[in-house]
Amino acid sequence: MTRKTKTSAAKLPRDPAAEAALVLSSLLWLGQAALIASCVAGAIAGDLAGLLPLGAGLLALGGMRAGLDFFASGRLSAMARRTVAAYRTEVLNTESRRHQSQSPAVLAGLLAEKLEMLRPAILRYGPAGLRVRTVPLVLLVVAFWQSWAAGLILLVAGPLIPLFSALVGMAAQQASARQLDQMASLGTMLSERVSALLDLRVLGAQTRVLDQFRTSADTLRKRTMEVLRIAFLTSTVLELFSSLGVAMMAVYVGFSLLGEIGFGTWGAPLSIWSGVFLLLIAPDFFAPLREMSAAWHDRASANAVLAELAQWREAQADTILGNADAAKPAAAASELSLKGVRIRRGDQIISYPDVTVAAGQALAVSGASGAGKSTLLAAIAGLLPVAGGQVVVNGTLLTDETADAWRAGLGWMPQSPHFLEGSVLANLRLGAPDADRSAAMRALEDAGVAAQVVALPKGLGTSLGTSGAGLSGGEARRITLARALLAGGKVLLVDEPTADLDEETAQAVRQHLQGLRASGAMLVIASHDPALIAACDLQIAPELAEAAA
Ligand SMILES: Nc1ncnc2c1ncn2[C@@H]1O[C@H](COP(=O)(O)OP(=O)(O)OP(=O)(O)O)[C@@H](O)[C@H]1O
Repeated sequence: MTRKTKTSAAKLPRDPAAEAALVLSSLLWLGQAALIASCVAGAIAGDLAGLLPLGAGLLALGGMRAGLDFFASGRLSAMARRTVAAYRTEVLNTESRRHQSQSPAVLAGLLAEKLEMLRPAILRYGPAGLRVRTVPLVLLVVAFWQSWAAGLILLVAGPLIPLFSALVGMAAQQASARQLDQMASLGTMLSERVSALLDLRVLGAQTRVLDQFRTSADTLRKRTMEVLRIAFLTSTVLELFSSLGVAMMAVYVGFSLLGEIGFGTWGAPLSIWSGVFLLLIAPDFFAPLREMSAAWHDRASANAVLAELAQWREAQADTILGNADAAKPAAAASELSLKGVRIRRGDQIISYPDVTVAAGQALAVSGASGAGKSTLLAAIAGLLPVAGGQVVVNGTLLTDETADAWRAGLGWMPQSPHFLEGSVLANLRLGAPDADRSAAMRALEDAGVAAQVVALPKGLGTSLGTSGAGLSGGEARRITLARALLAGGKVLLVDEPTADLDEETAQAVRQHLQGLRASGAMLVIASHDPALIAACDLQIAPELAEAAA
């Protein structure tokens, strides 16, 4: 996915209660620092009896801070989990309704890897934002109250940190976006090349493909290093500024207590209590600023992911009718009508003649390669929307409301076979979970592929890859015909059932389809086979492809 157009991305969710709890927890450190300073000052003055209540107070404040941190991190983790889960559900639900999904590698990267990048940003960026706007300010006022010189040290060292962060932040966001793009394209390249491995070997293209991989992996390495460089540079500079600030404070307090520095207070010399107190709060003045800068990188990555999600949402894709949910099959169709159907395919619109098929009839959809036969079958199954006209089943329009039930009663043999990882039997049972082995064998016989399945190493139990490994192209297609027959629907949509078959097997398949028709099934058959077309009751051909507006 590339970022060619600017799209409006969603914002990261915030939790004001958790953020307020974390700010309160940070501010409680002021109380703890005051108590520690009192302990030190008391111990130096020899007042050991006062240490006990101070220690108890210290523990109580520590307990409160731990409670607040626990409360906030629990809420933020739950919110991060909910957000990632909601985006995952949205992507999966939408993709399951798209006629053609995004590349599996891009989707896998988005779902498994990239959405997870939202989590650290939700956990850290929101809380760091509120903390950086409040805690340093309060600590600065308190430091000024104790000593204007101490306040001045913080005032000078502090703003350099956000200033520097803002400068690198812009570069960080662009670098993260470039890294994500490259991750996606390397993932797509890997999955495409692996699936075409044998073709690449035969074409002698291995070296070129390896070179492409090398270049692409090298680009990813460079882009990742770019992100890391910015992250390391930021944290080095931030550590430098905050260490300098704390060191300057230590020098000022040390020399003041030794009596070498006599300025910087509001009259009386700096007391031991004030000195210890200032030393304790100085690191916490810088802590939120450093946290903010670290979180800035999380936000940069998260923003890049949100921009990719926004682009994914805007991607144009044909939507399947219905909810792609499991539904009860509708009553057996007695009539299917096409009225003025026009279907958009890319930048052309294909038109079809009006026709009505009844139960017990077969409709042949013929025409040249690319004319639009498979397209019509997909539209009849509600897998593609029509750009004009109507598909009507038993007098009812095929719509989002009626499509799931209609599809549940269909037998479907697609042009390109797809299987799930699993045995031949498991794949046959997809549309008929209760079918036994003998019913499965009968369906294989009817599809003219029983002998070939029996000859496989484990027969029906042989494992099929997603593309039907172990079977020829024609055998794999006939297994999908057997799957459609086993599903037992009274309407069958079959795409080129006799393609790639020798005449004898083709004749057997034609006869079985005739038998189904005779038993009352409705058949819609896309085919180039003149004998099969002639044997159908009705014939249509896609009429006209015109350029879409
Ligand atoms: N996903 C798609 N996006 C855009 N155009 C497509 C898409 N799929 C197919 N087409 C185009 O739609 C037209 C009809 O394709 P279809 O697969 O329906 O033809 P067909 O008649 O079944 O061809 P064949 O006999 O070769 O199987 C073709 O021009 C094809 O290039």
